[in-house]
Amino acid sequence: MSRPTGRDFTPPPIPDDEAERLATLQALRILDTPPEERFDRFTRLAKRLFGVPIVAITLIDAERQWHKSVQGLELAELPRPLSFCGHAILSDQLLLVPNAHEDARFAGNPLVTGEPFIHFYAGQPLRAPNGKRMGSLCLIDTQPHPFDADDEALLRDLALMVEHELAILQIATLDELTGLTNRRGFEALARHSLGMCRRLQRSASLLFFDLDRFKQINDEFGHAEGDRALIDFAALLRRTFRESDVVARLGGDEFAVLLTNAAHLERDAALDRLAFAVAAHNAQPGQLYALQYSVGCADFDAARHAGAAELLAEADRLMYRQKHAGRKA
Ligand SMILES: Nc1nc2c(ncn2[C@@H]2O[C@H](COP(=O)(O)OP(=O)(O)OP(=O)(O)O)[C@@H](O)[C@H]2O)c(=O)[nH]1
Repeated sequence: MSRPTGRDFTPPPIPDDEAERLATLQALRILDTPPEERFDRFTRLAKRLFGVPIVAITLIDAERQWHKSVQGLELAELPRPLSFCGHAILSDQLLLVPNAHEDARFAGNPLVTGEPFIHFYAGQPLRAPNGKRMGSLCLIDTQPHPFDADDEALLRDLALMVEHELAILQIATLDELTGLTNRRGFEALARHSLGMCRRLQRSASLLFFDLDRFKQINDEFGHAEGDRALIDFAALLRRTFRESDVVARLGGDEFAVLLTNAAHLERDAALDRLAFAVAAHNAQPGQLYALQYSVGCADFDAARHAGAAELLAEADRLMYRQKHAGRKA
């Protein structure tokens, strides 16, 4: 290949399966979560094993490359058009760039011509359990770096271990019974959403639901029927709220919905829709019992709520007040 004369570079093309890829990435609930030792240990290890100054576990979001773990670089994210890993996710194979200055895709890239002055890049794509490529485990050097078949195999092995952590993460944030996000996933998402609301001065409300006399369903109809009731209620919540709302089962018969940027009117309309849907569900022929619930609504106030835990506690208190007042929805 001839040496590029200009200082051009090629932004990574968008993969054909981009919509499914992004949906898979969102479902991992990992973007914008704090650093975690389980990922950092791989980047630390890779840095030592390969003797490179920079190692990262990157995830390619719609518009940006975000770093779940990074060693040797202060950047938390960078625009997708500049991303080397955006190129790496186009195939299942390792992307090896021995000399970025001589590669037309990268020669004029500001990360090559300026800080951190990338010369050598090796990125092994990271796949989610469904095979979609989320980002990469990548090595960067600012000078030529020898990289042989053994190195390739080692990087592939490390990437497989990172993929395993991603798979565990997915399982760890899912409520198996209902398919909703579980408490862990909810807390991570709520932290992220509330942080955005605080920055952008958007509103957020948290709805805390608890089924009424749920124990009675278990006692009278058996645990399997109790499970059925939880699955039904989860489906009713999912149908009622917007895609962008976070709907979760916190545990037992407790559920939560986090609405962002919704006016009270919108929130109340959604609660009415839910009441209507639950009533229709209960009115179905052959229903052995009625699903009933209490709900508490708390509005996010950055001055009063340090974070998701405080907001959740307030919504929980309000829910109990409703439950004890006997004002069932
Ligand atoms: N079937 C089933 N039951 C569960 C599950 N998780 C928790 N439970 C049961 O859910 C019940 C929850 O208890 P409570 O919330 O105190 O019961 P409740 O009858 O709804 O009480 P009130 O909220 O005061 O009306 C307990 O009996 C738990 O054993 C589950 O995954 N499946």
